[in-house]
Amino acid sequence: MLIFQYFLSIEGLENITARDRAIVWIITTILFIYYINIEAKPQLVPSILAIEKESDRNKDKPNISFDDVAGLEEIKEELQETIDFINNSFKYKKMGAKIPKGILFHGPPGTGKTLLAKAVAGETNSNFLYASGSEFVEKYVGVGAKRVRTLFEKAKKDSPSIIFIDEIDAIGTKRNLESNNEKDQTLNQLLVELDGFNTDDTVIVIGATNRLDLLDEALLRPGRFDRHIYIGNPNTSAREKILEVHTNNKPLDKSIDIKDLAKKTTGLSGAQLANIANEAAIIAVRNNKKLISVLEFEAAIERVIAGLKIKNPTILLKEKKVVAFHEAGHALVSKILNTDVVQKISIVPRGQALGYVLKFPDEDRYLLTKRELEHKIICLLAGRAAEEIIFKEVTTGAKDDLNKATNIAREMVCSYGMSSMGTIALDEVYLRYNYDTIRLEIKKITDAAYNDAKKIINENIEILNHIAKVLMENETIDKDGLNEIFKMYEVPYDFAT
Ligand SMILES: Nc1ncnc2c1ncn2[C@@H]1O[C@H](COP(=O)(O)OP(=O)(O)OP(=O)(O)O)[C@@H](O)[C@H]1O
Ligand SMILES: [Zn+2]
Repeated sequence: MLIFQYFLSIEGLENITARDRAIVWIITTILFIYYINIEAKPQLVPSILAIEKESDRNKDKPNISFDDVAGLEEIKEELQETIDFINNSFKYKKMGAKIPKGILFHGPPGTGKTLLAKAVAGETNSNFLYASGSEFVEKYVGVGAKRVRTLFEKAKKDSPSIIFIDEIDAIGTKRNLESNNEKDQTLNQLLVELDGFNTDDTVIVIGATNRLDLLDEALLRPGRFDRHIYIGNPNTSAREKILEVHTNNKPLDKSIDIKDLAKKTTGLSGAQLANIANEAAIIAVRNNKKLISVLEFEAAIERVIAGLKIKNPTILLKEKKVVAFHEAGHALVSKILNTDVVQKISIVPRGQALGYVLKFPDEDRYLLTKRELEHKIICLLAGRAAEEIIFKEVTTGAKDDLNKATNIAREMVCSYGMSSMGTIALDEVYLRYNYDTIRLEIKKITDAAYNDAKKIINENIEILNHIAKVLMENETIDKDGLNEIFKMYEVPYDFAT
């Protein structure tokens, strides 16, 4: 805008000398560079704080209560104390008790950490200030620190406030792991702010991370983020409650049994369940249905887990055959080892997968035995094993399986003390300098599993052929269809024990 007006005024100048013209151009250039610089300057406050009007203030108060958070009963109970601190802070101050400042929510993604923090703000009528750790990571030294300061100033001004810092690991990782001046300054500023609260300010900081193990110990010390609350994936009854919350505004057909849906979604997070309920509604609209039935829910579960169906995939017949045998290998071995319940096998490409076996554990499990972990690895490698047995060559299709299998084996060696390295958890330093030894241990486990997978497939090669043939014809087989196939053969179940 500024530049535009300036050019207009030049046009009005007549009879100017060459020297005048040069001066005008120099000034224009200087102003232009100045303008560009203003635009490029890093913002000093997180985006959320940059635009703030007095009338916007109430918008920061979330209209979410504990009723919107389903299934986390013990955690809600634990947070009652914090809520009381905020709602009746005078009581605690009179007793000389310090209000705790920092709470850390940790656990896998999509389990309701943000939702819960908002609900704490809702229950206490506090201002909710959201910031993501990655917003503080800047290449300009000092910018992140300044943002932290601004965030806390605003929180104190508008107290009572809840500051929620998502992905706090983006600024709070251990300082010795990698040296980064800007990040260290930002973290230091956060520590300063946490230490520097005035007791008159009712400000609670809630941090969230998927990786508690990466956080700098200074951040976890008493007086800082000293309360750690683990929020894990919901168990069956929690999933039932979450599904209830997310379906109570939707017209459901009588065919739907929420309990049953909860059983079919073992291992999924709250966010995935919310997503499934929404997808089911969308699919129902597309199918011109008045009510959402169990069919839409099943399609939604598949879509959320396996990704979008690819329309008109161009797969060669030979590839289709490889995928059919690969998936048949997974399904056959899973069924024989009785690991998880196979819900469906499909060779209809979805997301990045050419085919998949949809399985859910039969029940919520917290502990797994060494044998069960080995069985999981055998099932994961069974796709590749089937390819090798049938086609005498292997494809790139097992990449994801190999990754998962190796991860489980690595955990067995490094974290669970389930290898010949002994009953020991191996720390980062050991891993860094002795990875070759560890790799050999991992390989022992995966090699043995691969051999077992091949053995099971060779012993049941007729069933493998049968499953692959049906897949080639129909593209999918569901749980009952698979049971039908198995009934036709004498299956040596003793392998599982
Ligand atoms: N316990 C729950 N009750 C009801 N809804 C839930 C629950 N857990 C998750 N959800 C749904 O999932 C959505 C995403 O959850 P949220 O963003 O709180 O997860 P998160 O743990 O913060 O995830 P991330 O670690 O990925 O940031 C919520 O908005 C909500 O719709
Ligand atoms: Zn596979």
